[in-house]
Amino acid sequence: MVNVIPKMGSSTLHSITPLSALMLSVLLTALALSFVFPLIFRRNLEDSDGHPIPPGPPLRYLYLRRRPERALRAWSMTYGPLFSVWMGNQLFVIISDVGIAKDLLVSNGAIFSSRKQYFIKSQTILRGRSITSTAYNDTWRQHRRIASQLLNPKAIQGYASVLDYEAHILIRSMYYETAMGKLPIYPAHFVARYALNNMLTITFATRTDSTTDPLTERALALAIEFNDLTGPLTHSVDFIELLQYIPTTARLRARRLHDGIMDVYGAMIMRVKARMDAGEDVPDCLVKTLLLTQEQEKLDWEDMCMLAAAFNLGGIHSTSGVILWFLALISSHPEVQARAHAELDGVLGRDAWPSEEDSQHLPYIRAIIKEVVRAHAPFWTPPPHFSTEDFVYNGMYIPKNTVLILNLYAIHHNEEKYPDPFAFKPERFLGDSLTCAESSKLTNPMDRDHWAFGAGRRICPAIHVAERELWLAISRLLWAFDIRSPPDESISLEGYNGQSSRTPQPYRITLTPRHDRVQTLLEAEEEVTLMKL
Ligand code: HEM
Repeated sequence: MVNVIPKMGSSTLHSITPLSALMLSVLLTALALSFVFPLIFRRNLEDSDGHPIPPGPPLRYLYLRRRPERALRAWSMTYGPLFSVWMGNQLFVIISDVGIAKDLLVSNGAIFSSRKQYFIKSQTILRGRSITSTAYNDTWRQHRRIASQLLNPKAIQGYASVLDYEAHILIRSMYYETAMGKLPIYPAHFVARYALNNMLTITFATRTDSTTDPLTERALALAIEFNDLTGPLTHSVDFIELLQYIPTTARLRARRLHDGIMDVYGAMIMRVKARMDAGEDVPDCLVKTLLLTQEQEKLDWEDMCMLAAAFNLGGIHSTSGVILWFLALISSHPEVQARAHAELDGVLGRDAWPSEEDSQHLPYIRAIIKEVVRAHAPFWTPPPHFSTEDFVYNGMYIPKNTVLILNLYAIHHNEEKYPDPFAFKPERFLGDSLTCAESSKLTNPMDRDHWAFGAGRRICPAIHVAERELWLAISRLLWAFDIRSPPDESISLEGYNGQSSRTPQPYRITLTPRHDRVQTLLEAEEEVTLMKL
């Protein structure tokens, strides 16, 4: 017994141990894979009737940060005009066809008009406010109604002279900065200040007369940081809830940005209040409306700061971005510029530059603006919509709480709608006499000019103001200058800055006055400070 038992034990040990070790490792691997697989591979959901979610890439992604629009366009070619992609635990459905965009975002707007409460953008920076990040609820309706009072076409007439004046100052400041056309300049700061001043006027009934004013710098810096932090596909922390407990740099930057917004815009609201308390007849502006209706509308301090911030965060780099893309494009298309100059000279001559009313008589300039916005929309991945009910579309299941992205880069480069889509061809819009706002209401989605302002109930509420800003700046730049890139300096149209709204990377241009009337006209107006900021 004494001899046998150890022998049996040792033979068992020698024959069974490797087997059990193998089985154990197989089991452990299977267990690990059962945890890891769902993290790596897509989940193919079905509804109770067996409708599958739209097809899409087999892997899950943590983020898409570098040129996400290219991946979305490439996937749309592989998986079709309605495909799905998993970002961490979040299902995204990507719309790359205008008919589908209309069916879902417009015709079924009651289901597809909410916003995902992104951890970085909605929860940390904007705290569910600022219109753009508010879920589809009564607060959104109320805040959007208040904002629309300042952004509708009738309201815009009230400050039309200010928009006109700011366009004058834009051209004038660039003219002097170039030493009357002799030196190249970086246009970005001037253009951003133009957009900022328009927003300061509408929001706070004020403007800034300096390009280096500390407040201008701070407001612009906040807007840049906002663009950098709020891409809809940028942060893994937005798609994997567990990461929200880790103190990441993105979370820290988002908290700082929230505090910065509250500080800067809070201080600016208090200045308007001080003016009103001192008996000044402050012109109509968003903050005046907020202060006068605060009790009746039950707005708390954070609502007020975030509403004031909405116009500046949403309205500076979107508009200035388009003007910068215009300058970049036009400087490398002399034939387009020559045709624009010929139209301006033929219709207006050289004694007066374009005003808002002239837009109907200058179809080629209008076409240039539409083409810039098509070819270089500031948002390639616009603020996504979010579904609030299960829905089946063409046999495909879109569950409640799905994020929907309008794949603007693919839509704006659709061969059928825009032949030769990567070429800059303003003439494709000749014959389109509608404004973007009018065009967005057309019944046939294929007839719409472009989709840069979004779609449905969340469509950009500032579409009228933005169009007017673009018209005044671009038509006057063309009237006044011959626009070129400096010799031996090419302007890149490839890269860009910003994860949500995109602006071109810094470049220089030369602005040579086209005739003597430029100086006479520009000297007619002195820059004023309506209020010391
Ligand atoms: C060329 C200029 C502009 C472009 C291309 C643009 C584009 C957009 C887009 C694509 C959206 C999302 C629409 C959607 O969800 O379907 C949007 C929303 C918004 N935009 Fe603009 N925008 C521009 C200028 C402005 C300006 C000047 C302001 C400031 C007054 C502004 C304020 C907003 C706000 C507050 C929203 C959120 C609307 C909501 O969620 O209900 N935008 N914009």
